[in-house]
Amino acid sequence: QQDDCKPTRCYKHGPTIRFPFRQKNHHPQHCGYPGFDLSCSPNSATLLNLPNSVEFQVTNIDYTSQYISIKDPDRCFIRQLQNLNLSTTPFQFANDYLVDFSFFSCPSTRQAFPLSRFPCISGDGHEVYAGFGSTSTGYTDLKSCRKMYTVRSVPRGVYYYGVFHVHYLKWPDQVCGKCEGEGKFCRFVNNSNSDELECYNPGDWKRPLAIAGVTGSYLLLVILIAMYLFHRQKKIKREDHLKIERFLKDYRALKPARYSYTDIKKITNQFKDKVGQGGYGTVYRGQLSNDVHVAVKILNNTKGNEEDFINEVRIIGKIHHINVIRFVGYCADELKRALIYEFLPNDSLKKFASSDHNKHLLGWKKLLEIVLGIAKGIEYLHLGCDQQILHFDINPHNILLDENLNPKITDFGQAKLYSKEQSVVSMTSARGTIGYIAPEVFSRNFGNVSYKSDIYSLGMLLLEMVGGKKNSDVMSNNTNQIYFPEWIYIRLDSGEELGNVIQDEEDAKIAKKLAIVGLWCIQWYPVDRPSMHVVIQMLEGDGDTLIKPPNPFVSTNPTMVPGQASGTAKGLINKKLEVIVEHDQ
Ligand SMILES: Nc1ncnc2c1ncn2[C@@H]1O[C@H](COP(=O)(O)OP(=O)(O)OP(=O)(O)O)[C@@H](O)[C@H]1O
Repeated sequence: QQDDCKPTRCYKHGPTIRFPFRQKNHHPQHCGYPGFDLSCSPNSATLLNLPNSVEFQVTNIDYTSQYISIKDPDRCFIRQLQNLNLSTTPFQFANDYLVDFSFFSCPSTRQAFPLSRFPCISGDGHEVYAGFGSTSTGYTDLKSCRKMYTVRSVPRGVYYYGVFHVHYLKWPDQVCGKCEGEGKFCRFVNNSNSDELECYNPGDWKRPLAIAGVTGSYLLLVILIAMYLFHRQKKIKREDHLKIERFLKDYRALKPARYSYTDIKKITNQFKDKVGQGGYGTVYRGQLSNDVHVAVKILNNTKGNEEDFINEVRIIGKIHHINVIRFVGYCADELKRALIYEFLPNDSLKKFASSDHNKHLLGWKKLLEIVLGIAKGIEYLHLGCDQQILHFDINPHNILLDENLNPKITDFGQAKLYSKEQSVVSMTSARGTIGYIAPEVFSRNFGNVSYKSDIYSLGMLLLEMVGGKKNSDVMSNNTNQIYFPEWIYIRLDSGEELGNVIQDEEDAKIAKKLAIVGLWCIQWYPVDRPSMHVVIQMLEGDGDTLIKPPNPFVSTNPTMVPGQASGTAKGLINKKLEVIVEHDQ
């Protein structure tokens, strides 16, 4: 209800209209004291409406001093005086010197001097003059004039200052004088039309507005925050969705998929980044999406490669192990063939096998971890899949390292699948890399080909890591050069240190453990080699209880290898390789 009485103005700089005044047709009756009606003219002037249709323009309202400044809107103040009867209003002129004066209508031909002339109320053929008092007594010049009317108790200035002057009306002190004097506003008690007035703090009507304002702003803030949260949530959801989409795209890609050669060009950015060259092809770095980096091996278009291609896709395509490279896909567009793998940024183990400096950087502890990883990967291939997978080409080239130097077995071109029940497998041609091939793969005279052939290769890799020599060095023509696994055996036997990069006892212990395990793995006869499970146990144990294996380098029955002086490993490896055909067992 208080809002109904909110102060108003007729125009921006016009006087404020509030209790005891009210704006007619705007404020309800209770907002103003009786007789204090103001209205706004069509040209936005503030008008005081008094009885007898008297209207003054209000130029100012001084609520504290309780007076208003008035003037005639038509610039003829004097005209209003005829109908003005302030006794029926709450107002009276504020001027302390009030006078009565009378108006006279004189013929235009006559100058009623020294009376004041008021042209704004004069008419055709007559002039209006005014003189003090209620009669024409004393004014000799008014003989031919007619007295019109007398106004009483009007400010003397009306007479002297003509029609334009601003005059002041005041209202009785009891109407709000006390409140305004205290710096407060006033209103009817309970905002009703009762006669009783009360003072109130202007803040009181402002407070609800202020509260409304604060509540409004608060609400607006809450709405804005809610909108922000809603949009953020939507954005997060959209991002989540994109993330899932990206993941699914990558996931689809991680299930080995077939790619066209055009895809391959896109993935490798037109073969921009070559990362390696192998015997069967060139390797390029590529990217499937923002998250998946891949290595793309473009196979040489040479005869025999197709076997490796089929083998690789068939075998590695369906296995997953932390120590086996992840196969991403392949391309077989007519003669263009490619294999796509996860990208491994740390090159192959060869880098560390052949350099004391790199091995030093790696450290023996990490080396042990790597060897253990390879052993676990091989064990998985042998036992962890539907079929037994024999790799037949375990060597440092085929062990790649990821960003954390975790080893990953790669290159399944030589691998073969067998049923798990088969303890002995058939093989029609020698496979593998010279220096790492088990004797039985060359000749069944040394035993049957089986998973133990991979164990032999691992043993060779292990000894190479310990000895720091290239295994294939044994193929050099320098026959005086001692076969390096034998060199390791001799040093182990005599209790000498095993490498140049051993720094402390811990290193020495690991080197010794790796050497013993390696020598067990390269036992001449497969039956003497441990299974991968036992190899893992030996590598995980503390090494002190490990027993040195029998010397694998003593002469074996020379008749077993036709045309060869000795059946030792060195002799075998130095021999020209021949393919030995074996029948299925
Ligand atoms: N997945 C991979 N991530 C990163 N680099 C790789 C990857 N695969 C291969 N490379 C790089 O490419 C080189 C050649 O690899 P590739 O497998 O073709 O050759 P290799 O094993 O050395 O020889 P071969 O072809 O005779 O088996 C590797 O030495 C390595 O540096």
